[in-house]
Amino acid sequence: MLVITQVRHGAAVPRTGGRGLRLNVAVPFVLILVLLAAAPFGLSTFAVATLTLGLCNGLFAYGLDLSWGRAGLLSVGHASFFGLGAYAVALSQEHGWPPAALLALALLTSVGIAVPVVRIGLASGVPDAPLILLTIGVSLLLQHAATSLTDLTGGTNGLSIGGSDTVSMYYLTLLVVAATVALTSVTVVRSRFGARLIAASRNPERAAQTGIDPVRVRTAAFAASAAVSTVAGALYAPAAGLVSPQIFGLGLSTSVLVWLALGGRNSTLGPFLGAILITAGGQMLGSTWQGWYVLGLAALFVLVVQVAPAGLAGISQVWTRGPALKLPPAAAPRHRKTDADTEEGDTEEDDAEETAALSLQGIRKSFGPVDVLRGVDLTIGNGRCVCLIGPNGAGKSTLLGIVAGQLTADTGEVRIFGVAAGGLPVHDRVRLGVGRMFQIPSVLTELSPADNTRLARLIAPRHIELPAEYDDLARDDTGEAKALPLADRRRLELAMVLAGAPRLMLLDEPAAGLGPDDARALIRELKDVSRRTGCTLLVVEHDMAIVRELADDVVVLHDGRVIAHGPMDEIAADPAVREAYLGVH
Ligand SMILES: Nc1ncnc2c1ncn2[C@@H]1O[C@H](COP(=O)(O)OP(=O)(O)OP(=O)(O)O)[C@@H](O)[C@H]1O
Repeated sequence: MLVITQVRHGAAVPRTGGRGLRLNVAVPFVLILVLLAAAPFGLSTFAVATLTLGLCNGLFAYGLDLSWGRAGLLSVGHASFFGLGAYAVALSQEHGWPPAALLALALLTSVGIAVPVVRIGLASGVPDAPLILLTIGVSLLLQHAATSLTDLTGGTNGLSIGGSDTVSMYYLTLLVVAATVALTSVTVVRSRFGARLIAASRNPERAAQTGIDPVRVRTAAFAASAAVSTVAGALYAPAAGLVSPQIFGLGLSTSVLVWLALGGRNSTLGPFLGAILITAGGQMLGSTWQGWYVLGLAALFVLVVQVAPAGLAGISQVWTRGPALKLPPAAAPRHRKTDADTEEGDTEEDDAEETAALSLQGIRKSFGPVDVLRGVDLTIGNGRCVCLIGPNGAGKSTLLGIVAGQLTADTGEVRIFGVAAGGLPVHDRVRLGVGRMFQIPSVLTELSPADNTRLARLIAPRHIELPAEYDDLARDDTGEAKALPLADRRRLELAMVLAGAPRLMLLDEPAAGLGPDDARALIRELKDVSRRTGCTLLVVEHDMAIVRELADDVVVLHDGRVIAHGPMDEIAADPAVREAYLGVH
């Protein structure tokens, strides 16, 4: 049975873990930090200087991981941000300008470049190619500027920087900064934001359908990634002693990708491990064994990518079973409805009862020369269960996409619970109460079923107790959702939608691909949901047996318009429907 619970002050909302860092993260973090801090007291000056470079590179790789690993955004020009930080320090020393002001300017410039670049990439839907090209383009531009502004930057010769007198002192300062940046980022990625980021990067479609704005979340991660890379560059400059236009080059941008892939993405340790190992290897073996060293590195890279795609830090995953990706345990739900809101909430729902769940007027949509929808008018009463039928290509999925916000109508008005929703993005319509199931179930395949349901609950406006039939999925933390059979993946998608407390559910052939028993069970569940919660259902369906079982009303779409709307028996007897849809005169 589905129970909607308004969360009250002090009510027991299932927690998903303690806030902040847990012991299993904090203890190794402190141990590694202590070991690194002790390094200057036991290692030679050369080794400490090497470690210093390794740490700078590690922080750079960590910055890239926020973009490539965490946000799923591949950048092949991250040296732009690193170089801006390095030049800020070099310029401040060369011209006697205040270093803090220059670093702040470099950070602002990095974020100012990163935000439009990632926005353009994300606007294309498939961001990888535009993002790769744009980030390379920015690197080349900055390299050109650093080369040609000779008076300012020293041109191709670059600028020398006097390092700290004591290598150990600089190393320790760097360690504190690197630890602070890493700790802050770790806290952020283990928070609710981290959970949103996982959803936005792994399945933007489902993320939006859960109420997350995937573009905003991924933009924030990319901007943070650029800022961390800039800080890394600023720390690198005094350790390297020279900053030249080469720093913006593709060589460094691709090296950092290799450090990260080798060390392990989506990890705190991985980027540092990869960068320190390769930097130390390069310093110790690079000059004497140059060719062999590069060959060995390439072989190691291929081996790691083949055997342990999660990199050295994730090598244990080769032997352990279970999902490779986990939702941050510290992320806890923050339901918007509380005691204080109850009256307001009740009023909202009372109002909703009087308003149509969905009202469409004059909806038109064309794809190129093809007019798919030619003026759809449709009103669906609150709490009704409506099946949308029509011949193949009639535009049923297109209409569902327009209601959900995935597609924009060329003209016409969409009202959801009385709110003009035509200009709202998907995640804002979810906040109005829209939930959507797709023809091919859309879940986060790399997460466990339990984490999928947790994610939906994290974002939901109130706590929903799922029916007992979903207990198996809500507790299944053992494997990835992609291993589930189709029927269970569909149930999981339904559980996620239900956990979001929908008031209008849009379903596109929910029983497609299911066996008769699974299909019957799903339809029964949908009917139950609609009856118990008063949720309105709009279901695209071809199977007339399902339509008969499910529908209070049937809407027939033909030739881009609604030609009939009413109970199934009336529809079946309608001559226009029989001619258009059933082909019977
Ligand atoms: N993104 C798109 N670009 C171009 N044409 C499209 C696009 N989406 C849909 N169409 C076209 O619009 C028409 C309606 O498609 P739609 O999927 O909405 O129909 P449908 O009624 O759901 O069909 P079916 O029952 O076969 O799923 C089809 O001719 C389809 O080829």
